[in-house]
Amino acid sequence: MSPWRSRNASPCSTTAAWSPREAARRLPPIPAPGRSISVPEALILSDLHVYHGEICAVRGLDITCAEGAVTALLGRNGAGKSTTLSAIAGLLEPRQGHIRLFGTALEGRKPESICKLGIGLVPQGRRIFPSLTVEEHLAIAYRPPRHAAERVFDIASVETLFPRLKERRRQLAGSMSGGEQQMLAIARALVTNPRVLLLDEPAEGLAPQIVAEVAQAIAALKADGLSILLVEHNLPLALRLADTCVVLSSGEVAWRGAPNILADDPALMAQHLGVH
Ligand SMILES: Nc1ncnc2c1ncn2[C@@H]1O[C@H](COP(=O)(O)OP(=O)(O)OP(=O)(O)O)[C@@H](O)[C@H]1O
Repeated sequence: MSPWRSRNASPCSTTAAWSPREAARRLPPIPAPGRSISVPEALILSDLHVYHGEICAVRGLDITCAEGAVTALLGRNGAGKSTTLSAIAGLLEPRQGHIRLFGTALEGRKPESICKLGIGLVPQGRRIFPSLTVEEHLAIAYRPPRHAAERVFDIASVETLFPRLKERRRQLAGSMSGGEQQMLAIARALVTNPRVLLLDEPAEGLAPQIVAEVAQAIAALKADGLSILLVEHNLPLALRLADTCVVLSSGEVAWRGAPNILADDPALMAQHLGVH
């Protein structure tokens, strides 16, 4: 049995059709005040400022992602979500602020070094290589875990997570469907054996059945204890998967808290997420 399945992996049902309120109703209750459980921090962004040229896309972000939790980064188009993920992965250099992965500073490092330290990015738009097969993508990306005690994602385990990839092992990625390409993009990030997985809109442009398959895989990864920072416009899906939500507006944190509290605040959802 694959190590990532060794702990309480539980499938999640289709969420695409749920309203935010329905999604929140199905979430487990949050702990009562004074009974919150302290969880170690996997990723900390502090006072993060990121620019595109002279455009300030992210200003003064303070975000903490707990270990083993799903943190959902939400906000309207242009709020700064993808910019934040790019900065964590080293694709953009922050102009100011700090990024710590289990205490190790990431800012100023190259993407390869950040990947080696344990950040796995599934970029928006998947960015697979059309002329490479599934197995070539996975073989090139594979990195063994840093410590013997860590969970192991290898080609066999990601094929268990996404059986379609096993069936299409020798298929050119460019000839696969959008959903299969998304599964490949997630699998490619997983075989780098990340300590924190960054998912940028994994449900974008996918049919409801494929969204359900991707959601089930993310839920299984979460159940196995992987730390995940999720950017997702499919709000019912994000609220179903998230332990904590951070809402961005114009590059700043506008709100943070539990998904069921966000779902129960129509004014907040209308103001920052355009949900009416
Ligand atoms: N390559 C770029 N050059 C200049 N400005 C950019 C670039 N990429 C993003 N921006 C700007 O940075 C801001 C944040 O963009 P970003 O893509 O991070 O937002 P987002 O929240 O991920 O949006 P979406 O939900 O549409 O993906 C926007 O104002 C955007 O126009």
